[in-house]
Amino acid sequence: MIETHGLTKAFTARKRTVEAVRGLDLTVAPGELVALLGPNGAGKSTTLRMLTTLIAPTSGTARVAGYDVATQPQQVRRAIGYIGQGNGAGHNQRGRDELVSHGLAYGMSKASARSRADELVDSLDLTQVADRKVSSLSGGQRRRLDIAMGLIHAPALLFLDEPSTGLDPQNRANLQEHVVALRERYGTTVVLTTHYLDEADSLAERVVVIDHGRLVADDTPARLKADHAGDRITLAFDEVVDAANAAARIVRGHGDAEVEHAEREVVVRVASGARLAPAMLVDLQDAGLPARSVEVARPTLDDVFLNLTGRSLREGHTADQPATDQLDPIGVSA
Ligand SMILES: Nc1ncnc2c1ncn2[C@@H]1O[C@H](COP(=O)(O)OP(=O)(O)OP(=O)(O)O)[C@@H](O)[C@H]1O
Repeated sequence: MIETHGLTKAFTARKRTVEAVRGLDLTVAPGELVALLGPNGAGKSTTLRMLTTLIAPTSGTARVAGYDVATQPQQVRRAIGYIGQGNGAGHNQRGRDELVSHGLAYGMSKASARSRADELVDSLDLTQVADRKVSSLSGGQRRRLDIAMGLIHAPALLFLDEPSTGLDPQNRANLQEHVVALRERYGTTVVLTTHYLDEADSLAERVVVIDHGRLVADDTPARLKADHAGDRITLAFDEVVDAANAAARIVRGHGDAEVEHAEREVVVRVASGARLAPAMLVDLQDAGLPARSVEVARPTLDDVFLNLTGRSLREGHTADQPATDQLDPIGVSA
């Protein structure tokens, strides 16, 4: 459904060149639900804008729905739906009318645009509000209407650029449910961008991690976590010196662990953390370094990103401004 080779986009603004996307090789099969995950400025939107023919690549190639974005942009546009970051629907129109007009713009007959609009209004739970002016809809309802607009011409491929940004957690969860349901109902291939870790984790079958315009990982969330991040054991001590000694002891005893400490806390990243933690606590106790508390956490996609790039993907950090880790690495072994 999508195949890119060496896809690159450089912007030049005020004599400064920004390489927004650098040599992206990406393949998406029909029916997949793929999330492009990365910090602000990583190049996700620029990638989407090239794939949807809104901007031309600087170099490289991309075929989308069987067509080349550079030489067959009209065909690509007809085959895809694209929901950008802003709201697409006009404010003074009624939602349902807006959908029908959109369908007509795609060359649909009035009858088929109407029946498709009715079907989408129903699928996206917009029945109560579809005949109100768009300006009166809530953020979540407008976002769902945007998605209906993107689907009006029954595209085989739907691009969603940060669909849930700005929505509260409840509306975000609701939108995610709708995306999954639409995908099941229509078999639409969905490519979305997000910087919400939980969204990528729970929604996407495949996560493509992008950083500084490059693809840094591409796999299922489960495999990414298994391959690139271990469990996290967090140990707290009463004294700073105990934390430092405990960290040094753990480094000596567990060659495969990644150990960091700060103040009275030690964080150990290791495979099978839950199994290892009890023995680790006993060993520290025996060495006169009793931990005050212990917490074992399964890895998150943030741990994956941290492992791959050395930076955190937590919200608020951008690709241009690397997050500073508050913990001092004291020993890292392969
Ligand atoms: N039209 C433009 N002119 C100049 N630079 C641009 C332009 N569009 C994007 N950029 C730069 O390209 C880089 C990638 O931007 P892009 O919007 O693709 O990132 P993103 O991963 O989608 O981020 P966000 O999550 O904030 O949307 C950024 O450094 C951005 O400032």
